[in-house]
Amino acid sequence: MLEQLKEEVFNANLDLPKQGLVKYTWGNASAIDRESGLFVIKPSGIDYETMKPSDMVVIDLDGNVVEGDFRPSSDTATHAVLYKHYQEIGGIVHTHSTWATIWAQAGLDLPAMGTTHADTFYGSIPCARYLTQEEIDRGYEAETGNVIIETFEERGLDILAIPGVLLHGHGPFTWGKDVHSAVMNSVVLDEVAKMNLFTRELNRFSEELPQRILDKHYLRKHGKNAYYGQK
Ligand SMILES: O=C(CO)[C@@H](O)[C@H](O)COP(=O)(O)O
Repeated sequence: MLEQLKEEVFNANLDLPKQGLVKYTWGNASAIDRESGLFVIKPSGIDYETMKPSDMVVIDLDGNVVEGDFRPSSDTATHAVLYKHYQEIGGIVHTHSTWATIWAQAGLDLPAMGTTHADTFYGSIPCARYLTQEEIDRGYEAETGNVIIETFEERGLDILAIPGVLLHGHGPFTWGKDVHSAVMNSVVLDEVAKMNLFTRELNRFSEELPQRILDKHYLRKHGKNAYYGQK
């Protein structure tokens, strides 16, 4: 099981540069095996060109390395906190993708301005606040996970309806039922971040997508009377 998960996580990490979401060794993808409670993540700082499936690192939910020759991603503790808190999440991706990171650096939520957004995210993608010094002193990566949870709980957001977040001054995290879905959500997030930026430039008075259109597109794909895939 874990060998297959290593293969899946390896391929998901290779997708990040392929999709233009990362440069150098930036970013990381992981996936969890809920039966064993172990997750697999990319090794830290290893070139995507030379990385192999056997280089993936196996971690338990307390963030301990169970198997692997390399140090796990520097963001491992963030992945662990999210997996521990949300049983529904099967895969997580973090990048510094250009267009999403522009919104993250500005500290702005990414509003739903079109159906491209609505097909994947059921509303604005929230931008989580900066960490406090105390939180940084306690452990930057784990507390980053806690601030993501705080953001969704304070706003009453469903993490499956909005499978992504921006971190102020940092970049995006996305997730999904598996790591492939998490990668797809990262691609869509970066694409709509680019579209929104230019939409706003084109018309500073553009309104957000009407709820009725958001409902139609999102619920058609994800909700009741799902349109796609009907026999
Ligand atoms: O967010 C960051 C650094 O700010 C990370 O995403 C690095 O860009 C990649 O770190 P590793 O996964 O290679 O440790």
